[in-house]
Amino acid sequence: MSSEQLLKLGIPKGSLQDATINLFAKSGWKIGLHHRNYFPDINDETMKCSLCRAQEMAVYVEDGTLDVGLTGKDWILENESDVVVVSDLVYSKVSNRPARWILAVSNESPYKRPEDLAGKKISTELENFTRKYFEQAGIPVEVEFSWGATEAKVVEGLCDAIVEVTETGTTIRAHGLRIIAELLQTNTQLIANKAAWEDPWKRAKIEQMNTLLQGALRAEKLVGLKMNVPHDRVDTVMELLPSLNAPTVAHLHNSDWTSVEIVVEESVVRDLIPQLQAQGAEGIIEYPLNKVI
Ligand SMILES: Nc1ncnc2c1ncn2[C@@H]1O[C@H](COP(=O)(O)OP(=O)(O)OP(=O)(O)O)[C@@H](O)[C@H]1O
Ligand SMILES: O=P(O)(O)OC[C@H]1O[C@H](OP(=O)(O)OP(=O)(O)O)[C@H](O)[C@@H]1O
Ligand SMILES: [Mg+2]
Repeated sequence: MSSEQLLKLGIPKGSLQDATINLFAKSGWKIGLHHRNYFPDINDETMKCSLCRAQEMAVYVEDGTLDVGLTGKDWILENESDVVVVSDLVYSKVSNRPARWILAVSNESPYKRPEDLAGKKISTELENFTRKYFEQAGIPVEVEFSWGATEAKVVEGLCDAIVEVTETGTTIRAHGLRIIAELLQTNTQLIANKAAWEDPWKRAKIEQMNTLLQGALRAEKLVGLKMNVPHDRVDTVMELLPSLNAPTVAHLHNSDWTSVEIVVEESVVRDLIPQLQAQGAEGIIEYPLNKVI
């Protein structure tokens, strides 16, 4: 194997680490972490894996230290990194929804709109992006860098507002804060170094990885359903099934029954199964999917 045939992959250490490693496992790449070691094993001899802070990932991908990596859109924008965004992979720390960077103030404060913060102090980890946001809005504010636990700073009176990331809203609520604006929606993105993207072998490898990651992510929301339906009820059952994926219909040998198979959103199954039963469907099985491509 020549040295070119090695893809250097960056896995985000921190909030996105577990979700990312789980997604890679479903995609076919087992990443094994070792205590206090930032170079995890990966079951692909053409790949070298490094743990890297989400905040710095785009910098290392841009300069070629890494060929490809995963990080939030927020940190790519913050660093103004010149990288290829291969795809959006919409997952966060605990959910498969985007996270939001919001402007929040104390519930008791009088501030209602970003303009009300003119001349005030704003604390954030996303310093550059926040500064640009207020500059473009023509609102003069003081932006102060925060190393974390930013929500506490409004409560302690160390600043007038914060720009923070929120996913479930738990931390905002726990500190009695009020959101007055949304600055950015962010999700994980797969990014590549520009030269790596022009290298045919690396590009093919990155595209393969992207297809499988996307397939694994899509499969998380979907399940397979299989059931037997009497011939004369098939049309009625079809009307119940979401039209997203055309069902597979197979006639059972020497029988008045038909086998119907479909992929549906897991969230609809709870309501769908009783309706299918009411229409005479039997032997209904639901199964998880690893990938949907
Ligand atoms: N619930 C969440 N909390 C924090 N970050 C999240 C969450 N969900 C997704 N992210 C994303 O994870 C990435 C890394 O988050 P962040 O910058 O807070 O670093 P971290 O890994 O949480 O480390 P730290 O402990 O320094 O905060 C960001 O792109 C952020 O948008
Ligand atoms: O809306 P929620 O689901 O509550 O998530 C938002 C919180 O999660 C992150 O904290 P993190 O765990 O990264 O710790 P940090 O304060 O050190 O950044 C973020 O900085 C918020 O504090
Ligand atoms: Mg954090």
